[in-house]
Amino acid sequence: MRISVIGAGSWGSTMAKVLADSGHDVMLWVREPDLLELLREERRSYFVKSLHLPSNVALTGKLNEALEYADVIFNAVPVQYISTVFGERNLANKSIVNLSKGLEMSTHRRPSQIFESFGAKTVSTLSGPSYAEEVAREIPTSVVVAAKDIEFARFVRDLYNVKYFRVYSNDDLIGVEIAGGIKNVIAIAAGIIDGLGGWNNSKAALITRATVEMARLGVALGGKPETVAGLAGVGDLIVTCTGVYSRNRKVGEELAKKRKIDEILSSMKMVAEGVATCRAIYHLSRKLNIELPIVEQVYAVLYEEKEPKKAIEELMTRKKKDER
Ligand SMILES: NC(=O)C1=CN([C@@H]2O[C@H](COP(=O)(O)OP(=O)(O)OC[C@H]3O[C@@H](n4cnc5c(N)ncnc54)[C@H](OP(=O)(O)O)[C@@H]3O)[C@@H](O)[C@H]2O)C=CC1
Ligand SMILES: O=C(CO)COP(=O)(O)O
Repeated sequence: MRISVIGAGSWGSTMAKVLADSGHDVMLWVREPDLLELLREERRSYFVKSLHLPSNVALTGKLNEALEYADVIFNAVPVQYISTVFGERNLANKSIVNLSKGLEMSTHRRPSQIFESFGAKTVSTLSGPSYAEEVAREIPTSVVVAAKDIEFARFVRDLYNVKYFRVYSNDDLIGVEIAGGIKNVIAIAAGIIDGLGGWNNSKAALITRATVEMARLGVALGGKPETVAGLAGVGDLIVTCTGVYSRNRKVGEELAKKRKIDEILSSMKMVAEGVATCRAIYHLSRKLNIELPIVEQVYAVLYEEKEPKKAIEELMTRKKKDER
């Protein structure tokens, strides 16, 4: 079948490979002309050095060409740019598989809500513990794809047909998207812990208490609590909070060295979705009157210049309470 992948960063180009390995004809849209040139010449990703594009991945710099090529469109454009990239396009006959994790900063919308507002026929989100660097090397990886219509989620699941990438289907689109958004914020906190000394006890507590915040926000928005125990929740928290590749975790490590966030971001070539998403989730939680203590402290470190050590101290000295 024909599939288009929009966005040729680490994850879009890796997904293009996995879908091509699954037997599909893939067209990959590359925004940057220099990157397109490089990909055409070398068939290797600028972002993920081990990634080689199979011959059934066609490349284009024209977004319209990619959108016309297929009715199933995979989005790997980072959340903050989805509206700009897709806003003017006709998505009426398109089924979207969103690959990005986060909430739009200005509107607090989840990726699927953005695509729905542009009139997409059906929308799903694929999420879970999946560093592009490892998927590109065909290291066994499991993820989940969620849609309101479980049949569409199963359809997307069954597009994958390779031994190294296993996809589960799920009908909790809200829960999966909220889990993916929050875990990027929590990964920043994990990086702070690493930067301050790599404290194992603190990291374990962070991951565990993050599940409470995921469930609280997810359920308040209509998601299912059990999604938190799945691949998009605990699975992705483990990989990003403990693994070596997470860009969000690296942001936290740099914050612990007292570097300013603007300086950190401008020195990075890749995207750290947790920074903008933290702002969106913070404001959304205040609007909904939901307590998310870790998100609030990451927000204060990112946007109010709070000392990371002070943020941890405030988390540790909150009012005593029952665990759940
Ligand atoms: N990397 C990973 O392992 C995984 C990433 N994800 C998610 O996938 C999404 C994409 O991340 P990833 O592929 O890693 O990104 P990268 O950090 O590898 O690359 C950045 C991407 O952002 C694009 N971009 C930058 N500025 C703009 C802009 N102004 N308008 C449109 N696009 C822009 C770049 O396009 P260009 O190169 O043309 O500038 C490039 O595709 C994120 O939501 C991330 O959380 C999910 C699972 C795994
Ligand atoms: O989402 C990811 C792995 O599942 C990648 O995380 P980072 O964006 O923090 O690198």
